[in-house]
Amino acid sequence: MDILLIIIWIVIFVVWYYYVKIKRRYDEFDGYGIPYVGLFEGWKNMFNLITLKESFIDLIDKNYFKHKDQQIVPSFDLSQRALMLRDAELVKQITIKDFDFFVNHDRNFNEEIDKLMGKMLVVMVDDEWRNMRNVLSPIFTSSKMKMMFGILSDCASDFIEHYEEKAKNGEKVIIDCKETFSRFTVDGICSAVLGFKGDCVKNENSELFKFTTTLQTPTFKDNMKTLLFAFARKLYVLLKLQLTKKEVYDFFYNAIVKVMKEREQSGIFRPDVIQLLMQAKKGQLEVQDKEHEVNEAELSNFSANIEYDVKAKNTKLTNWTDEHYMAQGFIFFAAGFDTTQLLLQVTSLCLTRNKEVQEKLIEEVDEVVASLDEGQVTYEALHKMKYLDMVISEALRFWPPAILTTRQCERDYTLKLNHGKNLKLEKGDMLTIPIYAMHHDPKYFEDPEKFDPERFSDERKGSIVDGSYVPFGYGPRVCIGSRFALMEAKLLLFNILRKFTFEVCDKTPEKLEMAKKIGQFVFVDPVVVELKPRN
Ligand code: HEM
Repeated sequence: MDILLIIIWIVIFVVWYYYVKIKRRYDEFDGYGIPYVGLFEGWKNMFNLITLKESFIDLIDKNYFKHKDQQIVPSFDLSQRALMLRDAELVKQITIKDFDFFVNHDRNFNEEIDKLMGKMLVVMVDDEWRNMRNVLSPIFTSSKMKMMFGILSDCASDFIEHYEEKAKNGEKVIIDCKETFSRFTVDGICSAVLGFKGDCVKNENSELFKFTTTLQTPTFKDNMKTLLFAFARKLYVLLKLQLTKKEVYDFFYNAIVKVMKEREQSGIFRPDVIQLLMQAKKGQLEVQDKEHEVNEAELSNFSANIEYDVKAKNTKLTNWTDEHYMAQGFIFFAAGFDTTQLLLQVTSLCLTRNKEVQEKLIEEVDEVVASLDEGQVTYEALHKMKYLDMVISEALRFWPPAILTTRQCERDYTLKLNHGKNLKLEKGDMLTIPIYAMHHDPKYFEDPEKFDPERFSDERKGSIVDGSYVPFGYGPRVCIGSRFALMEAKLLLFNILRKFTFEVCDKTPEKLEMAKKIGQFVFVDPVVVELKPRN
């Protein structure tokens, strides 16, 4: 009984503490004419998320579309003051013009939260991030992408060979796009980043693939940890929790630290990211201005990003530990395979459901095939394919694999709002850029629920408002792997459409809808399509 009473009092105290704390925090917005989400609504949203009544996208969209006339709206967060941008001009201002005030995603995600993930580029802060980004960005320049093109071409050929074989045996080739494309992107990342053949496409019982699915499917315990981290960070740190599982830590230790040591001892060279990390370790991967130049063909691609000068003070790695290398391998792996498989899933369903788009794309593929001297498509030819680029750009608008990104305010900052008021942002305030919601805002994209690659045609792309289309983020902190992802996705689609068409089967869903699951980006109905051999 005594214990029950104590628990009740602790619960009452915690609820009261957060009530007062958050109410005070959000009351301040009243003076700026900004409607706030309301405490009751905030708690209700959190409850709906935990009890799987609403998906993460539902919650963001609700907040985004409720306040149509606002440029910025508060969002509910127990740990800090949080706001959501709903204006392309503000996105540009925060991510580019005043980047120095908003360098980081979230400085609270650090080594205390997780000793491995806390060292990833994506969570690094300030000068440590600048130095690391400066050292890593040459890995993703045009010259290095060309080096990896052959590796990814081989993975795409393996994929086609595997499914052609099935078709030859008279089997109907029905694919579950999530699993099929995850197998391909894991193979791509293993070959290009970690330097070994994953073989997940061909080996249906691959242990490696089973391992990677654990990264895609967090357990209940993982979700509870993530929620605690998201909403009550101090408690998370107090409990000394860690997000990385032991088997994941061990995998990256063996795949990176051990392999680097072996290569150093035996003098093996492979054209992959591990090799580039080894060069970085020795200070041989210094930034050369020319390396930042984007290949001309790539620049004509709509979603391609340029690298910004991040004003790093130090271009050599002096204090990297083994865990720093593991962490970069981990983020390239985790960010690389799941996002690109999602892009491929979305594109496949959109092509299946939009026959005229698929036919037009096949025409372009056939034209390129006819112009090739040898069998394989070249890096240049792939990047010159205009319609393929329009289709991929639209798929990234339609269903961006990263539904949001964040920036944290580092110094007091005054935001001038359209209605003449100045909103004071304080150090620690968290800003959300709701990528998915902006891509579906009719203010920026007419008839947003229509899959329409023509938005990105030469005639129309000029009317896209700068800052409203940000599938890879924006500014100096933009996705470092965007060129790799675009190249990988385009390469596979090219190879598929050369031999197959995407067709509707019994299980093909009408549309995409995000499932109500915490920490997972999965669709309610799996994307299942038929790959029908051409001819
Ligand atoms: C379709 C595929 C992908 C999408 C949509 C995507 C999207 C994003 C977005 C939205 C961000 C945040 C950018 C910002 O806040 O401005 C990001 C960051 C990042 N992405 Fe990607 N990404 C993709 C593929 C990849 C790949 C293939 C890699 C690595 C091989 C990668 C590595 C990273 C890293 C390391 C960061 C952190 C960059 C930094 O903080 O400096 N991503 N990505």
